[in-house]
Amino acid sequence: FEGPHRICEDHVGELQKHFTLITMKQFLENKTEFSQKIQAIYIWGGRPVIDLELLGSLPCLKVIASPGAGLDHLDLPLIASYGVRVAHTPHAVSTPTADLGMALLLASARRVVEGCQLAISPDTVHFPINWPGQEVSGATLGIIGMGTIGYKIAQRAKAFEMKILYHNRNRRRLEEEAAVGAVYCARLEDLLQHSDFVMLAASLTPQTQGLIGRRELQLMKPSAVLVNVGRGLLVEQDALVEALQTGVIKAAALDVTYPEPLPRDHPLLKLKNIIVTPHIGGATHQAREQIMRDLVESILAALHGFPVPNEVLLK
Ligand SMILES: O=C(O)C(=O)CO
Repeated sequence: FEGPHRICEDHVGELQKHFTLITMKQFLENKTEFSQKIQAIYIWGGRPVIDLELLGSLPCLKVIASPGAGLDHLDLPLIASYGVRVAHTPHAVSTPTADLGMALLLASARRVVEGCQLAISPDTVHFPINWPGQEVSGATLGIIGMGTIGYKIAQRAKAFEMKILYHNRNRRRLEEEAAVGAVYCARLEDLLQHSDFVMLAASLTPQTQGLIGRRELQLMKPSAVLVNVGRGLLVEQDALVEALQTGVIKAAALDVTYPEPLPRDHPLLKLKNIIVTPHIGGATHQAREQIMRDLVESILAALHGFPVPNEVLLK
């Protein structure tokens, strides 16, 4: 793995119970010795980059363990061509990511971050009499990407009495739709035009990259809020900046951007109608522990030639 500076202490501890750990730095310093020994790679934050050179130098490599759900940092066909398996942990992060999606939605609707800044500012003398927040009950939430995370967001939104539309590659079963009161929009345009909140919970693929661009933003209501807990590249960021600056949409709340973090002088960070969090969708103690349990299980299974739990299979 990339090295202790990039990895939580508890991850190292849990991994050390089962495996001998070699950091990327140690590997690079002594390639000849370690290249014959490494059987698994643990990725954190997209590092180390798994490329031809690395794969070619590790003849004993059996599995790549990637915490979280997203796989956009991996060249899956390349990895498969080396006979190496990939395991991730989509279940461990789905609940906290759905929670964060709702947290961002509510924070944006009630302008929590702006309110907090005002409440703690040394310049504040009086609290505002009118604080123009928005209630989410009765509002329409459009969820783009109705996988496990999207569906959990729908369950939460139902509890907040929101109306739910969704757009997804595949339609969910009728019972699943009925359980959360979700209405399928085959056309993304329909969802965008009718939603008060648009939630991006899709994975990043060549098909979804830039899914929300200038045209899509213009289809949204001027009062609408865009929330993104998927990947930054789902949105054309320059178009989003322009839409937020010119009132094409009301606000955005983003857990993901590109790059991460944004350069400190990025125009998105200068806007008032934005909330940005540091990619913390899966960042809870519970998820961290579950991720490690899942990955240790997957790595051990791969090393012993057993079926690998949460294995990523090429479609
Ligand atoms: O699981 C993932 O891929 C995440 O990015 C969680 O935020």
